[in-house]
Amino acid sequence: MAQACEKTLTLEEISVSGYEKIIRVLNPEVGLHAIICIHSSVIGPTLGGIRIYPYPNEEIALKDVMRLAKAMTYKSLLSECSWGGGKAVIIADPKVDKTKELLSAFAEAVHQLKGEYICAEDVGCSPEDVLLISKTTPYVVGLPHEKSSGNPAIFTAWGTFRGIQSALKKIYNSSDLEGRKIAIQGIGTVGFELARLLFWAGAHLIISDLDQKRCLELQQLTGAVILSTEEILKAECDVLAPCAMGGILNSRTIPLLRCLAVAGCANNQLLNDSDADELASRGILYAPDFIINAGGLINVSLELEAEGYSPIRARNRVNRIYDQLMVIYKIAEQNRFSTHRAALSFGDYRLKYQIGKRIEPPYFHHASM
Ligand SMILES: NC(=O)c1ccc[n+]([C@@H]2O[C@H](COP(=O)([O-])OP(=O)(O)OC[C@H]3O[C@@H](n4cnc5c(N)ncnc54)[C@H](O)[C@@H]3O)[C@@H](O)[C@H]2O)c1
Repeated sequence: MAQACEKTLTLEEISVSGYEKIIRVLNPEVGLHAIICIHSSVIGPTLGGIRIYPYPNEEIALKDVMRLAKAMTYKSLLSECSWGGGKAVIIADPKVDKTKELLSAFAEAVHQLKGEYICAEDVGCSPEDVLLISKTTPYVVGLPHEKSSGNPAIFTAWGTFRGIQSALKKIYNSSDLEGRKIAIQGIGTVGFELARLLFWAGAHLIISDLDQKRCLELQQLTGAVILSTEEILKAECDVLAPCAMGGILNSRTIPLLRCLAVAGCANNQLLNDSDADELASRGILYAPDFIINAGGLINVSLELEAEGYSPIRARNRVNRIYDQLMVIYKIAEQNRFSTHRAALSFGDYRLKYQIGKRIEPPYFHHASM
């Protein structure tokens, strides 16, 4: 089977200005149609998750992977992880089409890139899926075994929790969550974990998900109020935490918001950069997504360092998200522009002067097992 996959696997380059390399990956024999996008490897080899999603067509998938890969460049620059920005999307329904053969064929494509792109889990792709991918290629992180860092989602949730605390500190001059109302859109892997952290810190939770069973389960654990996927955006709350899909902050939804801050883990929350200006003009504090959700990246990064993975170092590094956001809020305030713009300029500066460029090659400790 592996040989048949290799024979029919094709990698074709798609040229798009502003992106280093975009590759269409096809293997019709196993139903694989994927795109690997390398936005920038100026600072280091690229690292980013694999999203498995039933995109209606390639054009939409391409647009998504390009935005996600670019966000990874900035996420790494701002979190000082010394990676480039890359991402992959597989056009497939993870519930129906995600076969062992499909993942193995994708893994072969990753392997052919010889470490230019290091992959991890993302929406639709579990740590068990990346474990399977690691049977074909070492260029994988976030595996569920002792020489790896495991599921990054817990660290993403912790970083988002710290980000919510930073937003409260900016608004109320206190990061205390006791009695604060937090609305979470999407209680998947990260959102669910985040909700539990917020619950124990004393927050009142308002939640929403397409999956009602998950909502009921979390309600039982935390007493959260459940709202519909549309109503959650209009919830009167201190912080709205988008933890589902991207593009949720746009010209239609922003006028509906009744929160003081937006601080959640979803990637690419703004449909357009200008949506950040609209949030700022309405006095809504925005925690830039590529800073607040860097916990998972920081966690997986550590397993590629010479000394190997350490959850304690990972936690301590993720804790810094709080201070990084406080700095961004201050820059934005001083310059009278949006927090998103402040974060982008910070990243552009680091990229221009190649600050934090990787010197050491990554160590794939799990591959030596
Ligand atoms: N997993 C990580 O470590 C990580 C790291 C950085 C960023 N992110 C981003 O955070 C977001 C969530 O990631 P995840 O790993 O928890 O994904 P997930 O697939 O486990 O969870 C997403 C949840 O959102 C729900 N959802 C989808 N559309 C919705 C809608 N319109 N309204 C309400 N709920 C909706 C889904 O039913 C699902 O439960 C994604 O945007 C992801 O890219 C995740």
